Amino acid sequence: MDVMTVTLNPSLDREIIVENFKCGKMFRISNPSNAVMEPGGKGINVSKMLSKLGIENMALGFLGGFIGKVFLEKLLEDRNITSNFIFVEEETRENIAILDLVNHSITQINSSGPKITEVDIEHLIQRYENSLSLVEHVLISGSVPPNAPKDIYATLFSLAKKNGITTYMEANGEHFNEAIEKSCPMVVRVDLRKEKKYYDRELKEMDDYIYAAEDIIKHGAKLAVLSYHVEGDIIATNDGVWLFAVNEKVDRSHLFGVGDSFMTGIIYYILKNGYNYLEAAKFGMATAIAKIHHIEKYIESKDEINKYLDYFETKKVK
Ligand SMILES: O=P(O)(O)OC[C@@]1(O)O[C@H](CO)[C@@H](O)[C@@H]1O
Repeated sequence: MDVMTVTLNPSLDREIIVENFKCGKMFRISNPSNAVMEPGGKGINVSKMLSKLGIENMALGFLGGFIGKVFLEKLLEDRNITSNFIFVEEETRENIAILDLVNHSITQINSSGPKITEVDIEHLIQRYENSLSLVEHVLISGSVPPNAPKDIYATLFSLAKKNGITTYMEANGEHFNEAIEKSCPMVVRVDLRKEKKYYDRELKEMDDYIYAAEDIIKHGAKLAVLSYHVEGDIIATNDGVWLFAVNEKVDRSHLFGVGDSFMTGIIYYILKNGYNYLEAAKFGMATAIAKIHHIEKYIESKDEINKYLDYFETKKVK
C-alpha cells in the first residue's frame, strides 16, 4: 500500500438532483437515483477514486455515532481501501449537495462535524504515526472538526515529512494556514469553494492568484494549484506559473468533488511516473475535466481520464 488519506471531518454525503431548485419551495424526488447517499469528505473521495484506478490505500480519520456506522459499512464494501478510523462520541456529520441540472448550479450545506476530545486527537496521532511506515504518500484534506487544534495539519505533515513521505493537502482556513507556515506539504490545492481567499487576501484578478500560488511555493511546496474562475486553474512549481485553460464551458452542477479528482490525478501520476510536478498537474487537470463531464462524484477509470489529456491549453503566465 502506497497511499494514506486523512479525513478528520468525514461526512455522509447526500447528493440530490433537483431541477429548477429554488429556496423556500417544496420538491419531491421521484427517481431514487436522484438522491444518492455515500461516504464523503475530501480525503475519502480521493481514496475512493484511487481505488477505482486500482491503487490500494488506507483511509484514516474520525467517525462517530449511527452515521459513522452507516458510513463505515458503505466504505468497507471497497476492497482497495483499508479503513483506519477512531470512533468518537458525537455523530459524524451529513453534508447536503443540491445539484440543479437546469440552472447549472450547485448548493452545498456542510455541517461542522462532531466535537472531539484531546484523547481522540492523541489516539489519532498515535494511529497515524504507526501507519506512516506503511505508506509513501499522505494526503490530508478538507475541514477539521470544530474544536480540533488549529495546528493539527501542521503536526501531521511534520510527522510525515520526518518519515520522508510525499505530502498533499487541499483545504482552506486556519488549519491550512498553519500547515503552510509550519510544515508546508509538497502539493497544495487551495479550497476556494466557499470564498475566494488566500489567508486574508481576496482573490480577484489573475495577479492575486499568481501571488497566492507563488507564496505557497516560497513556503516549500513543489506544486500549488488554485482553481481560477472555474474554466481554468493557476498552477505553480519552482519553474514558474501557468494558466491551464479548459476549452469548453463547464456545467457548474457537475462540480461536486472536482478538487478531489484533481488531487487523485496528481497522486496517481506521481505514483506511476515519478516526480514531474508540472506533468502531474496536467494529469490532475485531465482527471478534473473527466469528472466535470458527468454529475456523479467520482471518476471511474484511467480510460475516462485519458480522453481529456488535451482538453485544455497551458500558458506560462510568469
Ligand atoms: O466541509 P469540507 O470538509 O471542507 O468539505 C466536505 C465536502 O463538501 O467535500 C467533498 C467534496 O469535495 C464532499 O464529499 C464533502 O461533503
